Amino acid sequence: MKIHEKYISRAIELGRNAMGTAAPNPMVGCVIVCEGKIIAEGYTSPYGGPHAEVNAINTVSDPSVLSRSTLYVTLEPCSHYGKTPPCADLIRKLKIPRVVIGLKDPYEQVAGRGIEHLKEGGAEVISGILEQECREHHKRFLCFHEEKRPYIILKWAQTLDGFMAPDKKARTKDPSPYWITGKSSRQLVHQWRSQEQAILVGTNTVLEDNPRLDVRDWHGRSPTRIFLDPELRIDGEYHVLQPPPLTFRVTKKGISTRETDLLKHWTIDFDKDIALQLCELMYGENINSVIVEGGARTLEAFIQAGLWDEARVFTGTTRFGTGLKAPEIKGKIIRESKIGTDHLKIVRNDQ
Ligand SMILES: NC(=O)C1=CN([C@@H]2O[C@H](COP(=O)(O)OP(=O)(O)OC[C@H]3O[C@@H](n4cnc5c(N)ncnc54)[C@H](OP(=O)(O)O)[C@@H]3O)[C@@H](O)[C@H]2O)C=CC1
Ligand SMILES: Nc1c(N[C@@H]2O[C@H](COP(=O)(O)O)[C@@H](O)[C@H]2O)[nH]c(=O)[nH]c1=O
Ligand SMILES: [Zn+2]
Repeated sequence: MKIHEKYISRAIELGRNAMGTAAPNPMVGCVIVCEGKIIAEGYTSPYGGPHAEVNAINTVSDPSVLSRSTLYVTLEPCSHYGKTPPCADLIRKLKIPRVVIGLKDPYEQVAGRGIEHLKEGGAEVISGILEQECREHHKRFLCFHEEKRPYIILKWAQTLDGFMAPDKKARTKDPSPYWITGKSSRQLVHQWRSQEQAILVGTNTVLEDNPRLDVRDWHGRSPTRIFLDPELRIDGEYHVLQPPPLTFRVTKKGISTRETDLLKHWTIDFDKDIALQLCELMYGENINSVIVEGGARTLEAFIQAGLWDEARVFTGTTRFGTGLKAPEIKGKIIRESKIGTDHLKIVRNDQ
């Protein structure tokens, strides 16, 4: 592997440590190399904290070596004052002579200005190293700024004969929660939840499953909850109404509910494309990614609108015979694997 690629690859690896904590900031990774040796590494701190470049630079005990070093970073150094000062200023001030970048930042406030600023300071700037890998790594951030909507992951579990839930009548006889998938899949789902900023479910899912939507079988932060409730049918003791975390209840227009610091209210027109309206609302809240966990009608709304990026579909080992049909999804299969006894297929939207 070429030398620049080797270090950008390491920077991507480091950036992964910021998954689920940096958002809505990008999970950037950074490596500083002097005379063929890595002398510093860093990644983005939890939201609001220092960026990857600053964290890497701060670990260097003798800053004079920086004027003989190359800084590798997955995303163009920032040039704007956000919650922290511009990284490009710091790199320039420290006279780091060479900066190698995976990907240009599409964010309007940066978009090439970071690179320009470094060049004006006399640095050699090389960009576009492992660009595809960096695009994949920064997919949530890129989707948010390029498409002006969150990165959307659809997730469901289905039986061998393609059902998501048993027949309603069967459930009235036995209303206890049913599980199609096993423990390992559940743990993986909780890991996924910890990686996304929000989780969204439909009304019937809340009414029938009373889901917790948290990360109790993993660690990290539980995502912001969003649930559909056009007619205000969800009340009382449902888990989604118990704080924390921050939760958005989505009702139809004309219905108002009491808001608290952790329970907010969105209204949409349920006769129009709900997926598009939800995307606009999530964008307005700076939500860079969402995992949609059903039910079928809610998933279908996103599929029909073409508003999805990945579908993660588990198939268990049982059959229901009848019940609620799981959605059909078309796209490029990017992963197939066994999770315990379940089969997992991940499909990317290639439209
Ligand atoms: N196996 C799995 O992975 C999962 C299974 N499930 C199961 O799925 C079942 C629930 O799924 P499903 O019945 O499809 O319901 P959903 O959970 O998707 O909720 C759909 C509800 O949202 C409201 N709604 C109104 N307009 C729209 C619209 N345009 N698009 C989407 N929703 C709209 C409706 O509420 P209203 O009726 O008030 O108008 C509708 O009933 C449950 O049995 C649950 O156990 C759920 C999640 C995952
Ligand atoms: N039944 C079923 C799933 N159901 C999904 O998980 C939700 C329950 O979440 P929680 O209460 O946090 O455990 C439920 O509402 C639905 O969205 N998921 C799966 O991976 N496999 C399964 O077999
Ligand atoms: Zn920065």
